[in-house]
Amino acid sequence: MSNLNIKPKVLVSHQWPPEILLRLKEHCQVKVLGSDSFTTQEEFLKALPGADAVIIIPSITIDNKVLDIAGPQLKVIATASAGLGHIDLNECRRRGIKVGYVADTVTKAVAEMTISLMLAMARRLDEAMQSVKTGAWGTEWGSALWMCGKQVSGSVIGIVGLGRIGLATAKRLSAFEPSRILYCGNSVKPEAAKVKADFVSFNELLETSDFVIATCSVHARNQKLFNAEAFARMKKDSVFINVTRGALVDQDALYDALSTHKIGAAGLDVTTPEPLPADHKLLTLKNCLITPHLASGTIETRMAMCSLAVDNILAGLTDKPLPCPC
Ligand SMILES: O=C(O)C(=O)CO
Repeated sequence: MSNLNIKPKVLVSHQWPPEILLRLKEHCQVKVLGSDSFTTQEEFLKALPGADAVIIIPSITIDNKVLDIAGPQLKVIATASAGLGHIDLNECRRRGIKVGYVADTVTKAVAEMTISLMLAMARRLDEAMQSVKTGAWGTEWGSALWMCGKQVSGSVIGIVGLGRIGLATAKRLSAFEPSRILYCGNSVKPEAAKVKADFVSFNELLETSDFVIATCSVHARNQKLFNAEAFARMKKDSVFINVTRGALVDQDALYDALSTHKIGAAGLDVTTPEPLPADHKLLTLKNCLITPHLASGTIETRMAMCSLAVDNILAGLTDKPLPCPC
């Protein structure tokens, strides 16, 4: 990177693998946040003025105000995510700031997490482990149906948004021999034929599916798509999985649906806010499992995401095309 005479300043919002940071440090002055705890938006904003490039994750919001705080020298933003709802892309474009993301790097890991949550809730893994820990295994196991769950084989699986992650999930779930895979979204997808998935309306998907899996991207028009009306349409023993963004769900309505058994269970990798307060009411429910936005959290995938984010920064700072532009 010989055309970088003065090392540009790069702000990294969270701790990054040291070996990947080393590559960045060869060419840039790097400030890394988050050594003590999860970086808040306020901490990020404090460190932001004067940065030429930033690397962020979805908990950091980039909007008009944030860009003003950064200053006019800001040239590149790299988000280590496939989702882009936290960045005002139009405003970045207007200001000539390049934005890179990590698109397909997350697909396989997120599909695996989706299926992990689905199976965990279908087979009540957390409740089952609690029964061992509390000794209920010894005192309650009297019925052949004790602690029984739902079978994926023979079930109807509904996928809301058959994009890269939805398709990868459907492909893997086909091996479980569901009776049908349904999907809904803006349009029929030719690639659905590969997984024999049928296009239906959102309402038909809710009413027919045993497993309702949200993998769609979240934008202004589908915030709280999963509200009281949606949960009321779902089957009483259905399992709801969300691996996209918490904003897709009305969490009060979800709490009501789960606590009054309007639906069977939920597995969420995303919530509003993130991190979710440890005393949140959803965490009191036996039929709700929440993981801390970990869907892309395999070593292989996180290394690939971090590496591609750094590639995007280095290319953007030297006026080369970003390897993965938005
Ligand atoms: O890549 C993203 O946007 C994710 O949220 C992965 O979990």
